[in-house]
Amino acid sequence: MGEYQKQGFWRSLNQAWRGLLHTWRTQGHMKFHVGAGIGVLFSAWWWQVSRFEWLILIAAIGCVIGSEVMNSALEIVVDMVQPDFHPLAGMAKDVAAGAVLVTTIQAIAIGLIVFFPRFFLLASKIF
Ligand SMILES: Nc1ncnc2c1ncn2[C@@H]1O[C@H](COP(=O)(O)OP(=O)(O)OP(=O)(O)O)[C@@H](O)[C@H]1O
Repeated sequence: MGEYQKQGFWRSLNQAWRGLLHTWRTQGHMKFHVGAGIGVLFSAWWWQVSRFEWLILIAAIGCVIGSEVMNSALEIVVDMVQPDFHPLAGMAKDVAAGAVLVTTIQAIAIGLIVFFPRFFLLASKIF
């Protein structure tokens, strides 16, 4: 592996990290998604979920955060090419927001399937 490739890799990683930080700073929803993701991971650790459940939960969290990052990228491009009001610009943002909604609903469904029976069992022991 040459020096050029090494530099290219670290530069690319740095640029991707810069993009993530920008999304974190500018998108209020990103903070919520990351917070919810950390909560889910903590719950998975606490309830000692199976290896398969870990995989599904991590995939769900990745889908939500990844779609939020893509949504943020699309908003930047739309604002760049169409800073003024335009129905298509608005629709493009709405469609991208729809993708985030789909992955969020999917994650909620997965979370319910994994945690609801455990939560129900815990609640029935307490009450
Ligand atoms: N240039 C535009 N022309 C028409 N409508 C727009 C335009 N920009 C934004 N909108 C409308 O306003 C909504 C919010 O856009 P904004 O750029 O504020 O994103 P946001 O509040 O960060 O959205 P999100 O909550 O999805 O992250 C869009 O979904 C769209 O309906």
